[in-house]
Amino acid sequence: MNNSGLAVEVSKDRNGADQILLRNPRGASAKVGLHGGQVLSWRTDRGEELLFTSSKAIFKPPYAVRGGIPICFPQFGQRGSLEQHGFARNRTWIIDENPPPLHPNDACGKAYIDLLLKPSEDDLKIWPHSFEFRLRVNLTADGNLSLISRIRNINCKPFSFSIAYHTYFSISDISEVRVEGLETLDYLDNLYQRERFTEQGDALTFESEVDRVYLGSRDAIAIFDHERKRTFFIKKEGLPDVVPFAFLQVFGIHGRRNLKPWLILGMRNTNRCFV
Ligand SMILES: O=P(O)(O)OC[C@H]1O[C@H](O)[C@H](O)[C@@H](O)[C@@H]1O
Repeated sequence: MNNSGLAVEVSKDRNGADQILLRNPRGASAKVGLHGGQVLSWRTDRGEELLFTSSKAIFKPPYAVRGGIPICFPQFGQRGSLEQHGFARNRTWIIDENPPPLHPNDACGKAYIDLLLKPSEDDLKIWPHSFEFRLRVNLTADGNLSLISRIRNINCKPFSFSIAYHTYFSISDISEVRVEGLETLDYLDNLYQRERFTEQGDALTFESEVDRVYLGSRDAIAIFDHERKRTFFIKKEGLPDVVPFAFLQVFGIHGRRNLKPWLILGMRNTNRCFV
């Protein structure tokens, strides 16, 4: 623990892999696993878990963990030659002891950890681009969570990639949830062969399964959970040369409460990476 009361602890998970616990002075916490470079838990200072993890989740390679915040890279979904959502969520990351500096404000007053993923020989066979993916996970004194991704091309050949934080938010009951910030946007509907539709002007509420990719998403989206009286604000910034998407997937309808109480709302960027 340092002078500001921020703590970073490294321990082993049940499979012997390192996991990192970030804690702030008020008692909020975030847990990050090296399998997938994945945030596995994010708790308020009252100990309430904000992220959903499936009870059937498998926490070791080659499986992706269903829950928390998987990292989709270098591909989102099935738009490319790789497995669904790319390989980063299935790989073992390392702790980056000496990352290139970020803006000083990106560390100030925060408990944070830097992770690093480099391609293996096998990865280079399926995606022949030499990269370094650095992920900083920050927990602020207010209990906010921020993720900063930096992808470095260490070869001379430009490449394109997609990146997404596939965030599983924990919610009470989907019929009590409203999403604002996607109104009037066009979306591709995965339940209708990716046909393109336009969202109406109202905030989104849910009566059936939803699986969509919204185009040209704004920088801020909010999820209101009326039953829990909780609001998630999701913001994105940075990444020039970007085609932003938001994707939304909801299950758990059919009249049964808490059938699968989660909602995925992620932000995706498509980018090109030059040396
Ligand atoms: O099952 P996974 O590979 O983890 O993908 C989980 C989900 O990811 C995105 O949200 C897609 O839009 C969904 O169609 C997919 O079901």
